[in-house]
Amino acid sequence: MSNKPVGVVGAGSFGTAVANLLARNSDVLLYARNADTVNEMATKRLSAGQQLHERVTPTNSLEEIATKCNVLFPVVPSSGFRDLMVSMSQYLRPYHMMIHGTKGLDLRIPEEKPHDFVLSQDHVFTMSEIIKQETVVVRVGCLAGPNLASELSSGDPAATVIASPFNEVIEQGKTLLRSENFQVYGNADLRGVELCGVLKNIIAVASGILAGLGLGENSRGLLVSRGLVEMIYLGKALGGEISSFIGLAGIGDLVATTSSASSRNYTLGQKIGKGATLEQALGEMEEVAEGINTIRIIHQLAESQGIKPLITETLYKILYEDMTAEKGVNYLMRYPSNIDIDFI
Ligand SMILES: NC(=O)C1=CN([C@@H]2O[C@H](COP(=O)(O)OP(=O)(O)OC[C@H]3O[C@@H](n4cnc5c(N)ncnc54)[C@H](OP(=O)(O)O)[C@@H]3O)[C@@H](O)[C@H]2O)C=CC1
Ligand SMILES: O=C(CO)COP(=O)(O)O
Repeated sequence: MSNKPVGVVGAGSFGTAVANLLARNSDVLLYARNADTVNEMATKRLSAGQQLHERVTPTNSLEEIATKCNVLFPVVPSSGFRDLMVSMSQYLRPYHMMIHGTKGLDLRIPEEKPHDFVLSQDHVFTMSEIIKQETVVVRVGCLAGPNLASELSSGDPAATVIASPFNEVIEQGKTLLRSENFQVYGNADLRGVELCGVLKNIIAVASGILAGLGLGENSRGLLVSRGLVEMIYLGKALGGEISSFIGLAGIGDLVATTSSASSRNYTLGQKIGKGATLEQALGEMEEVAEGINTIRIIHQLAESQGIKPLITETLYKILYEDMTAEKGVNYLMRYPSNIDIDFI
């Protein structure tokens, strides 16, 4: 392995946690777009409330991070991912390797639609696809799994999945991230693993709503199992493999995120369950809850494709229409479902 530093692009909660994990093995450059933020990170040695490892150097220059690092970990919310890749593309070369940590989707609707336009999965992109569309980088991958940033920063035992069709990306990711308290598993199903991280956020919002309504563990068990089935249906329809959903990035992350107040998606759901509107709940959040955007995208896709992801559609009605959280639960409980496992 070269002695080059590793780059993390995005210094929010997760970007900072990833930078600190990488710093156990390498020097790390951590990019934030705001120059004042970078100065403060350099002087106070704090980022997103986390102490920075001594081997992490903050930078405000995309050129510097792309020139000095061969391996880059972009970790910004999906809403800013494409713009970031566009800005960075001038500094990227085919020798770069990118492993992103973003759990969101990008919806692209053509500005000029043909009269018979139908929204389909061809208009919904994962972050690895954005990297390939906007840059010359070929060797792409993602990291996903039960990786709540607050727990990673405490150094608690945890693990992640590096997914890529390129074995060298998986091996590089393992070498860079593996440490005494952090396991790294490989998976060749990049799309499936990306979709695991994206879709579990929907179920985490629902789990928070149940908690906000004061409901207990039986209801959460029901939600997690039906939620996994819905993730698998959507994931398969969007091109992922079923097996990824029953692994660490699927069920592992689903369990962590649906049961933790450290999850922003769960926290947002909890506020809704307690009676807040979506606008009020978002107003109280300082960090991104990707599930909200994902619910909107899956709703649009489901409508145009004539599919019915029951939990997602009910959440859409609660968040964007006038259904109350109580009515949403009653609706789901009255729905005539009866087959437990029908996806294998
Ligand atoms: N937090 C977690 O536990 C985990 C998060 N993730 C995923 O990681 C992604 C990022 O989440 P997280 O770090 O928690 O988010 P935060 O809300 O904590 O922070 C987002 C960060 O991204 C920066 N940012 C936004 N847009 C851009 C851009 N265009 N260029 C450069 N920087 C940008 C923001 O900078 P600024 O301050 O300038 O706005 C901010 O520092 C999400 O997709 C999330 O799902 C995955 C696993 C765990
Ligand atoms: O994906 C996560 C943990 O694996 C973080 O979830 P939240 O974005 O809901 O905080």
